[in-house]
Amino acid sequence: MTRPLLKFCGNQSFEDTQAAVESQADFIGFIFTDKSKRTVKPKQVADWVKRLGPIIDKKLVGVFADDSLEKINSVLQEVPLNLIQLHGQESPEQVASIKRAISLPIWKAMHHDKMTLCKMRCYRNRVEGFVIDTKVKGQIGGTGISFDWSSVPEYMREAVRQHVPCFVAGGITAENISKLLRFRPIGIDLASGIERAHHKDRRLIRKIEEKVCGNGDKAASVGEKVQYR
Ligand SMILES: O=C(O)c1ccccc1N[C@@H]1O[C@H](COP(=O)(O)O)[C@@H](O)[C@H]1O
Repeated sequence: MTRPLLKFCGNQSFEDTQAAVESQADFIGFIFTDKSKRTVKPKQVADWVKRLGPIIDKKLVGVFADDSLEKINSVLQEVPLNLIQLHGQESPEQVASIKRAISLPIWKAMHHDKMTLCKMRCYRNRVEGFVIDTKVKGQIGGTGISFDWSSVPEYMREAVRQHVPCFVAGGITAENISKLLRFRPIGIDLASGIERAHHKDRRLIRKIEEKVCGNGDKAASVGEKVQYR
């Protein structure tokens, strides 16, 4: 059995990044869009990553939301990102044009609502992954609020049809993650749920890891064809 992929996002300091690097997460995320309370500067992130040395077993994800290609490129000049997560209202055509310009894998984040499944289909062959987050009026992401996870299986099935991973995000905590695991997500993405007083908390990280990786299962490889178990 493989465990879900794990992403720890919204790292805001050297200590946060170190905790994420030393964790069992497969992906470590930084928020570069200005539309967040977790926004970090590319130069800071470049410094933290350099100080931590080669990060061989994790992929670095940069989160943007309706940001210009110039902005994305300026971050890429500083930070050795492996993936870009687009968390705004970027259309399939905009995603395609960003992809042509940066030649990095792109994950499209979208908010859970009646149209999400249909929207996922519109991005087929244009993205290398999906993040499904909670829809909260006036906010883009990192809300700490979860959505109705009964839709998770249909999102995972669509992702499998597209041969890409799909992460569930929004309000996942050590308290509720066991319930989410019953819906068998391919990936789990957390920011708020591993924070205490705006800092990443190693105890909360460990609690999440116990639930997700407890029995030592290996994470599904993103490179291999995603199976919906
Ligand atoms: O974390 C943020 O502040 C943020 C801001 C703007 C866009 C995306 C953001 N984070 C993404 O939100 C989820 C985590 O949500 P939660 O805090 O666990 O509820 C994850 O996809 C982050 O990449």
